Parts: sequence; C-alpha cells; structure tokens
Amino acid sequence: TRTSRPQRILKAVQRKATVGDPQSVITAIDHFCRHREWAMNVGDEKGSILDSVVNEVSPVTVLELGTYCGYSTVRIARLLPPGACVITLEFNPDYAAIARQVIKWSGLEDKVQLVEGASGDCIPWMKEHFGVQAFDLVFLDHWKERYLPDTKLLEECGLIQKGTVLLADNVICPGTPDYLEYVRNSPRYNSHYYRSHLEYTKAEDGLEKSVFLGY
Ligand SMILES: O=C(NC/C=C/[C@H]1O[C@@H](n2cnc3cncnc32)[C@H](O)[C@@H]1O)c1cc([N+](=O)[O-])cc(O)c1O
Ligand SMILES: [Mg+2]
Repeated sequence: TRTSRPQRILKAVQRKATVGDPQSVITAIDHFCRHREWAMNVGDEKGSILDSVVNEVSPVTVLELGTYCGYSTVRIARLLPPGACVITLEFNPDYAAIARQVIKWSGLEDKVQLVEGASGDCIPWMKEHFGVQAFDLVFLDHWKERYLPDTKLLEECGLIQKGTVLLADNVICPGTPDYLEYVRNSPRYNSHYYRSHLEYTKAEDGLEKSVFLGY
C-alpha cells in the first residue's frame, strides 16, 4: 500500500476530528483502529486507566517512551494543567512526523516536547537539555525489551526519585516479563497491576503501576 498505517491514522484524524479538540482526536483514532485498521495505541479501555493515573498523580513533568502516532501523548497532555508538560521520545522519524501533526491537530503542542531519538541516548541528557529534576510520571510503551534497561538508566541518572510513578503498557501482551519481575520484587517499588484488554481486542493485557519508594 502506498501510505503507511500512521499516515492513514493521521488522515482519519484530519477527516473526523475537530482542530483544538483533543477528545475528538482520541475518538477518531479509536474509531479508526476499532473499525478500520488495528494499531498499537494504548486504546480507549487502557486509556481510561492511564487517564485515572494521570489525574491521581497530577504530574508537572511526564516522560513518555514511544510516541508512535501520539495517541497516548494527547491523552496525557489533555489532562495536564498549565505549566505541566510531557516529554515524549520517538526514534522513528516517520512516526515522529505523524505524531507532531496529531498533537498539533489536538491543540496541545504547548504541553508536549517531542524528542526524536532513542531512549538510551536521550535519557542521559534529560537533566541538562530539559532542566528536568525528576519525572513525576513515566509512561512506558516502547519496545518491550527496553522497559527494564531504560528504567535502570532512569534510576542511574537520578530521574526517578521518591514518589515517581512508572506506568507500563503491555505487561501481559506482548509482555514484559523481566521488567515485571524487577518492579514486583524490588523493595524500592510498590507495584499494582490494572487488569484490562489489549487495545481494540478481547485478549488480556494490563498496565503495571509502580511507585518508587526511594533509596
Ligand atoms: O510493540 C509494541 N509497542 C512498541 C512501540 C514502539 C514505538 O516506540 C518507538 N520506540 C521503540 N523503542 C524506542 C526507543 N526510543 C525511542 N522510541 C522507541 C518505536 O519507533 C514505535 O513508535 C506494542 C505491540 C502490541 N501488540 O499487540 O503487538 C501492543 C502494544 O500496545 C504495543 O505497544
Ligand atoms: Mg502499547
């Protein structure tokens, strides 16, 4: 096919969503992915859990690993008060370009910093480049085998401090066994599993919320 799936998702947003209305962008992507073409957005069911965690934490600085088309970036940013922002990392330039347009369509560009690059390369520069002390919330939704190494890297860089909340997508499907084992067995994290379903399907999946307790 001539266009990519992310391009078709952007088209659905431009056709169905209202500029400056984040909820209509979310609804347009969910409708397209449920009725036209599945895509790996966190989706509406797990998205509601993400919303509740964002509202509970009311974070000032959020880190998202894996922007893809920007669906969860919009879900998070729409709930942030003025002055709060989400830094989202995406290393695929084509996906980043689509996500920028989806975020712009939702009118949330002032609350989002999309950084094109690999998490392993960008995380060590977070403090210096963005003046981040520590993240209040980290949403992990990138390559599943990167969850654990990037969590350890965030710890080493002092970007996870007492009270930081990690929220990980897909801990069942596709699964992140080494990450789960780490956060559930570490004395420095308090973990909770939110059982749900893989986006737009009946398969089980869920989000794992892990609160860092400090050293
Ligand atoms: O594989 C999944 N997600 C991987 C997501 C990957 C996204 O994060 C980026 N990325 C990866 N490492 C990166 C490192 N640094 C920056 N961006 C990065 C990739 O360019 C992509 O945009 C997935 C799969 C299913 N599934 O049912 O199969 C369901 C889901 O919800 C999923 O999230
Ligand atoms: Mg996911």
